[in-house]
Amino acid sequence: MQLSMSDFIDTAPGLFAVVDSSLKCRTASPALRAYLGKDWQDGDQPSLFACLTPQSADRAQAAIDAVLAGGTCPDEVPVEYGDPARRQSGRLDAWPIASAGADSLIAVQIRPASPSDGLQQRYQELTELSDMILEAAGDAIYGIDADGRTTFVNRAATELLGWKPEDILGKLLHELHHHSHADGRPYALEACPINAAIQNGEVQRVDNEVFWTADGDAVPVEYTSTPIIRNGEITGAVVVFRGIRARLEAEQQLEKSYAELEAHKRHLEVIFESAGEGVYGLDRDGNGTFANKAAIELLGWQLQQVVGGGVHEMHHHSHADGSPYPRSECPVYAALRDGEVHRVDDEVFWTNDGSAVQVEYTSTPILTDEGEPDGAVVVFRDITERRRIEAERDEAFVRIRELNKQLEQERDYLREEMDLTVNFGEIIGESAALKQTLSQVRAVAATPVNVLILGESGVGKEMIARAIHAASDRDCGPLIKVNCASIPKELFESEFFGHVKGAFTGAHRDRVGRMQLADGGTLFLDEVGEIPMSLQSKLLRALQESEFERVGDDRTVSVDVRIVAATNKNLRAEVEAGRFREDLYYRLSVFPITVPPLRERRDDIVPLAIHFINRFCDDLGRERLSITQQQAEELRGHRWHGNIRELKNVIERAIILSSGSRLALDLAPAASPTASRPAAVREADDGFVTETEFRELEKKNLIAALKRANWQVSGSGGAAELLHVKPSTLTYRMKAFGITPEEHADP
Ligand SMILES: Nc1ncnc2c1ncn2[C@@H]1O[C@H](COP(=O)(O)OP(=O)(O)OP(=O)(O)O)[C@@H](O)[C@H]1O
Repeated sequence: MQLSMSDFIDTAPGLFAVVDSSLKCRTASPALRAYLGKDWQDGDQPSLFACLTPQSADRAQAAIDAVLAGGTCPDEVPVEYGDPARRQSGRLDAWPIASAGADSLIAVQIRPASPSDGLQQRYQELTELSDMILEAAGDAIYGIDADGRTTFVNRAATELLGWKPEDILGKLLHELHHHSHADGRPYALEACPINAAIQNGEVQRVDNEVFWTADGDAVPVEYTSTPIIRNGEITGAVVVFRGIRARLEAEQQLEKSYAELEAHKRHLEVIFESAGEGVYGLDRDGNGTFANKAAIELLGWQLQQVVGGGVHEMHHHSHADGSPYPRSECPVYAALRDGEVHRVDDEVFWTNDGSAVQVEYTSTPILTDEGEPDGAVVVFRDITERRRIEAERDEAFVRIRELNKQLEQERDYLREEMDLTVNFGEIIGESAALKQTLSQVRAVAATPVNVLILGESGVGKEMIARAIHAASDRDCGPLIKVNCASIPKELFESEFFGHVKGAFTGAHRDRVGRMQLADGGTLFLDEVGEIPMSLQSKLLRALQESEFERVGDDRTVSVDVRIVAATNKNLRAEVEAGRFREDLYYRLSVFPITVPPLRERRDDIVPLAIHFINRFCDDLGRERLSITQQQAEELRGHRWHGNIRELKNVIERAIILSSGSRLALDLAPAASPTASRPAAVREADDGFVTETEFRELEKKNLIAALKRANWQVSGSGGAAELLHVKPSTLTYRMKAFGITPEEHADP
């Protein structure tokens, strides 16, 4: 039986085919047919390519072409074959069956790949992959064999050092680019870490050495040399290296910056530690992070107590008055919440020993890049001393203001007194009685004792009091007068001793009393018999102890005052009647002086009259008038019930009424006030007015002028100018008539 090739192939169990030069299948084994198409018909000649991947087809074509050209098929033509959905690996073999030019037929067999074929291929793939990776790696890589000769170099290595692969492969790596140290000293192979890896089989790591470039430059590198060990035998090493110039420069820069930072930090530390202000830091939770020397010294808390501790609870837990100060209200912590700077200028921080230090402080938040509070720095200063100085200063200001006020009052008072005394400062008189009184004045003035001046109204008791003061060693101090008869009972205490603001209704400001005003001088208590009993004991105590308290004030005021008192009352009788304290009486009347009435010193009348005439004429700016012998006799013979004051008034009236150089003296007894009629009427009727009417007329005239001048006494448009009198004269007359704006101004 003759078997054809077709018969053989049609029954062959493997993948067989006979193809022509264009790879069309003349026949194929059933297994292969299954891959080439289910509709295989006799006469169809499908391409072998139909069961191969395009790459496999290319490789198969190349193999078959080689066979057709008379060559042999390469040993292994790897192909992927089978259903497109499920390709299998195999190997293709081809050999010629017949060579008849274009009719050349080739037998083709595809053998499924054996397991070792898969590994081989995998190995091949991995090798390719690793080559690719090595090639593409950022780090420079060399492979060396066990002799240190280069077997591999990647792109990064050639780029870094400039050696081309052909310059380097097969050469001793060390000699090529590792022959010298950075400073040019030779680098022995025995000392070379790359070489060490292939000598001792251990990985070598080097941080900073140089590799030499093809151009002879030194490139600083870090590298590892890792031995390749196969079957326990060192077959070479892999050297992985990278240039570190940029790193070294960055490190140098970093070192420099670090050194600068250190210097800056030391600088800040010096400032921080030597700052007079206390400084401490808080983290975002309000716990202490640091404190400077001043803070520790000021508050006594140790650094280890502050750091990590709740600073508020430590030294800011209470207000100055001891009331609790919750953290939620604390401005230091507010900075942590709102990110704002908080300044406080008067609070207390508590020291380690429990005492309070007055401080001013600033809490400044430390903000993150996002502007969130991440902590705070608190700078504080002990202001105890400053506050003490401020308090002293304020107190001094108050004292100065008080003194100033006191001085002003004193000045006003003295000015007022001056007006009264300048004109009547001299004691006029030649009578023996006056001389005796004055000798008593001289005798007592030099002593510190209290004096009680007795005498009828208007005899000159005040003048005597002033003379005592003037002749005493207190003459540089003030002479302060209190007219005890003119002070409302309820104001006595305040008038004498002063008061503080708010001591009673109407006490709108502090007031210095007469007693204090008289400190260092003399206090003249006129009409001393009028002092109410209720005040007498306090006055006595003040006189005994030379100290007292102002109304509404706890503080004691000490004074050095001499008392000269005067009265026209029989003070002894007042004591006996129980209206005057006996002890006060004795304290006041250590040295009594009695001023005789004018009727007992007639020799003084004419000199006094002349004295008053001259004074008044001078005051009125008119020529001095003289008195006739007859007028002098009239004056001497008159009964002066009102004593010198009456004489003075008579003379004043006479001068006002006088025209020309003759004094119009009128000693007629004053008419009864009830008989008086309006002056203008009397004048029209009779051509004269009575004494009382005249005084009334004068008073009205003064009031009218004052009203016209809107109660301005002196200066341009003042009442004195309207009346053609000196302001001091007008002031005197206003006092004499008891004219005050309060009482006489129109409602
Ligand atoms: N010897 C004198 N020389 C000059 N003027 C005198 C003399 N004595 C008294 N005067 C004047 O007489 C007036 C009354 O005097 P003074 O006020 O001193 O009397 P007094 O006794 O204190 O009166 P009173 O009892 O009413 O207080 C005053 O204007 C005073 O200046």
